[in-house]
Amino acid sequence: MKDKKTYKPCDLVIFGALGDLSRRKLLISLYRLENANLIEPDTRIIGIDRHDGNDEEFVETARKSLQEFSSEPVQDAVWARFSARLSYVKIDLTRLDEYRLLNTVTDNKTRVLVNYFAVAPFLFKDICQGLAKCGVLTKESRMVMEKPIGNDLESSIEINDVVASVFSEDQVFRIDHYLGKETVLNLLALRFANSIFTTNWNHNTIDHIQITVAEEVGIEGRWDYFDKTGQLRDMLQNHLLQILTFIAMEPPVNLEAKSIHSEKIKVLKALRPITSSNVDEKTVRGQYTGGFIKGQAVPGYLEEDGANVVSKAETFVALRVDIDNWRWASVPFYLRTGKRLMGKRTEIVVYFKQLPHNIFKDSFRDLPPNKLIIHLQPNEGVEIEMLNKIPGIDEHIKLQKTRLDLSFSDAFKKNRIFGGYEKLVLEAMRGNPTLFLSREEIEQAWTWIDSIQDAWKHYNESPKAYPAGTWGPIASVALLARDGRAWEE
Ligand SMILES: NC(=O)C1=CN([C@@H]2O[C@H](COP(=O)(O)OP(=O)(O)OC[C@H]3O[C@@H](n4cnc5c(N)ncnc54)[C@H](OP(=O)(O)O)[C@@H]3O)[C@@H](O)[C@H]2O)C=CC1
Ligand SMILES: O=C1O[C@H](COP(=O)(O)O)[C@@H](O)[C@H](O)[C@H]1O
Repeated sequence: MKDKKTYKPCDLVIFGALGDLSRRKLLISLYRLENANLIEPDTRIIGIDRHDGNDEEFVETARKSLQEFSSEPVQDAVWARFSARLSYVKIDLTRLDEYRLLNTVTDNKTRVLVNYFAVAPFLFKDICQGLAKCGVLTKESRMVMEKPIGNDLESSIEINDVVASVFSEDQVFRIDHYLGKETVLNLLALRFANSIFTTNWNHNTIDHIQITVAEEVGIEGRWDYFDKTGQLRDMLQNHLLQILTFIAMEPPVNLEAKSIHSEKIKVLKALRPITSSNVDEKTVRGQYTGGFIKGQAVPGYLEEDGANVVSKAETFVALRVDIDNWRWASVPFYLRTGKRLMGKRTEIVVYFKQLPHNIFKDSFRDLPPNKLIIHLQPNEGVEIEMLNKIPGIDEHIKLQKTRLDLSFSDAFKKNRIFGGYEKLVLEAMRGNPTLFLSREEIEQAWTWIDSIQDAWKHYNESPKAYPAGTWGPIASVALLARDGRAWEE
């Protein structure tokens, strides 16, 4: 890792600075980084949007965003430092002549220009052309872009080509906010710094792996976006596949971006295709109906604001994924994610193999397998489920399942757990590409996802209904039951 003192200050330009992403996530994360003294003193934050406004009004927008979206109170001293960095310029991003205004507010001699594209992808071409035309870019400049990068392989290539016409690959920082989450990063430490796991991380000892990303929220007023997208493309193409690559990849040579990217790519290339010949046995699609979450009645997907009654978009997906390589031969990965499920829970459960012979029949007819449970959110931590002797002087040894529990909030009391956006915005400003996605990864992931999407289209079936507040459709239970397994509940 670089020494903090070597980082250059930035001009962080947020395109779409008055939009939802900027107000809900970026400005909040930047304030928190300020609070933690992690922003270079000379770094500036420049908001660009099409609405009338000035510096004072943008400062006011940032203040209101903090009041609305941040749980922490604003501290006067931190706010004074933070607000002094903010400025605003009105630019219609479709008008190339207006980009010259950037020359008046940025300085590419003393600062690195970091361009955060917090707008819909149809504007990327204009922004790239506008930036190139007005002459503010240098070889050091960077661009940061959000998922979704396209809706399939073809549209993703189109977006990447547009960006590549102005920025070289090492200038492009593609965000998947799950890669900024502390516990996702901890997968690297868990796997590659602990010999008990390193030596047991393969088909010899592992029976199967489950990845659950359960959400309580519905589609949050984003019907137009979500209905065209569905849960497979909104969550699985990116966040779940990223988690999967971190679990399944071979040890990288070091922690540099290129080493990690190349190992992740190998996993994505080894994913066994799901096609119309096996889609039925390997996938489950669901859509929530009305139900209750924590005792509160919530509407079904087709009753949400803006809903289209004939929609077949899936709000739940479960898959059996096989990885065709030496390490993971015959070890299925079961992935599931859905909206309006019983609770917010992101976790990985690694089921180890059962022992070949049981000498403790008084306690268990079949010895339960050990499990490694990695809680990504909430309540970050790691647990190991194992069997121990119940203390006592009985004639027979009696066993009981017990859990070794490493909760991050207990183990690292003094260390604040930063959110995904904070970590990634900081790394983008520092110019460290390790936690960002390469173009090849995104395109490989789309290739695999497109095949599933095509197979679903081929059968054109409606998703299975599940009531809000449950764990998804019954068919998801059957997906594992067919293999003699069950979801961790
Ligand atoms: N919101 C979120 O939490 C997340 C968003 N994303 C992605 O981030 C991107 C931005 O999303 P989001 O913030 O929700 O979108 P918004 O529409 O809320 O924000 C975009 C902003 O850009 C402005 N804008 C639109 N056209 C122009 C133009 N021609 N010139 C200047 N400004 C313009 C919009 O103004 P106006 O309001 O007038 O249209 C708006 O203020 C999208 O690609 C989205 O998929 C990814 C992950 C999470
Ligand atoms: O990218 C997205 O992620 C959120 C879930 O993120 P989390 O950090 O709260 O787990 C999801 O709700 C949204 O639909 C999706 O676009």
